[in-house]
Amino acid sequence: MSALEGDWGAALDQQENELSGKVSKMAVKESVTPSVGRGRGRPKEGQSTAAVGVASQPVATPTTRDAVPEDGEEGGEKTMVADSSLFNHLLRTKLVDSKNTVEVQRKNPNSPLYSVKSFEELHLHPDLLKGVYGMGFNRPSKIQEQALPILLSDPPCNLIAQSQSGTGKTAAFVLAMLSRVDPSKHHPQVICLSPTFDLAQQTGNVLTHMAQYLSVNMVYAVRGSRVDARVERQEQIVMGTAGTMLDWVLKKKVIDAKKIKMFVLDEADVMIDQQGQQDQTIRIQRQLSKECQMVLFSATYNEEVMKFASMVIPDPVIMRLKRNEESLDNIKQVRG
Ligand SMILES: Nc1ncnc2c1ncn2[C@@H]1O[C@H](COP(=O)(O)OP(=O)(O)OP(=O)(O)O)[C@@H](O)[C@H]1O
Repeated sequence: MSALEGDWGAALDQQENELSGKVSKMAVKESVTPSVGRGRGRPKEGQSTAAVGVASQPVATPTTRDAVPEDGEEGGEKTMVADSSLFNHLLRTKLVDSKNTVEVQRKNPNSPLYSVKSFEELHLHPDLLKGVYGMGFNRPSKIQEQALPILLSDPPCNLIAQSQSGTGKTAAFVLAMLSRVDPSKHHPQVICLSPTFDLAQQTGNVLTHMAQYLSVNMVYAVRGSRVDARVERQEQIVMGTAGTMLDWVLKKKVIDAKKIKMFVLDEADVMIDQQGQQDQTIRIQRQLSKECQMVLFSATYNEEVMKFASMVIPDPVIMRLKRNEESLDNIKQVRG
């Protein structure tokens, strides 16, 4: 495993080659049914999308139209970007083993930038810890080591985190989302945005798994989900795509944005490629209270991602899992 100890890129290539052999027959377009990868797969037609062990109440059940991309997602290359991201999820069923370090930019000198070597150190709710161990996670990954103390900090701290696909970002923010919610309050407290329904569902599957011992409910806000306007949702976590989420917040008014404690943007690099989603995300973000914790995750880094991130995440700690010297130069540029 020498490649895994040195160059992260080589480690990924090696792992991808090994995994792609196993799934070589899986076409990208058909891979929207997550029979491999995170979580436990896509619900069958008509089955509630409520997380088993997570939602005990009826939830908005998306119709078959949910397979249709969110506003502006349709067509050509843009959809390919989301598909390719989904394919990456499905391909990398295991954590990428990397010994690379995490570079943290301290924007907030008061933030508790320490790291944790075990999940116990995070003082999680015992049932959440049970869920984490139940997934076979014995100790935090590199990005989780550094990101979790920030994600769970009190007072909350905003975060922009970038690390390659398969390094444990999703598990990190799902764990944080589940820690932030108060199960005794029956209204949305966390919003999590993904670029497409399929990607939202991948994250939903992780949440379902991790929350199996908790009484936390989740609902998907994706195209086709039916809700009664002006009847506030009871689920603590709303997971979905920007267009529908904006509709639920501004038009249908089923989410009170001022009660949202945590706002998560996943796959920001894919999101910015989906027409309209940047604007929709910014419009949702503007409705949130100043106390709301805002976090953004991206598998890749470039100027466009940073520009978007700086628009939606005020005063963040910026964290990047170093891949090679080139990425360090980029960090210097951002700092400059
Ligand atoms: N601490 C951990 N210990 C063991 N496995 C883990 C841990 N954290 C995550 N994993 C597993 O590693 C794989 C990748 O994790 P995850 O999906 O969170 O990565 P990611 O960085 O979000 O990837 P992507 O950018 O593709 O979403 C998953 O199969 C997940 O179950």
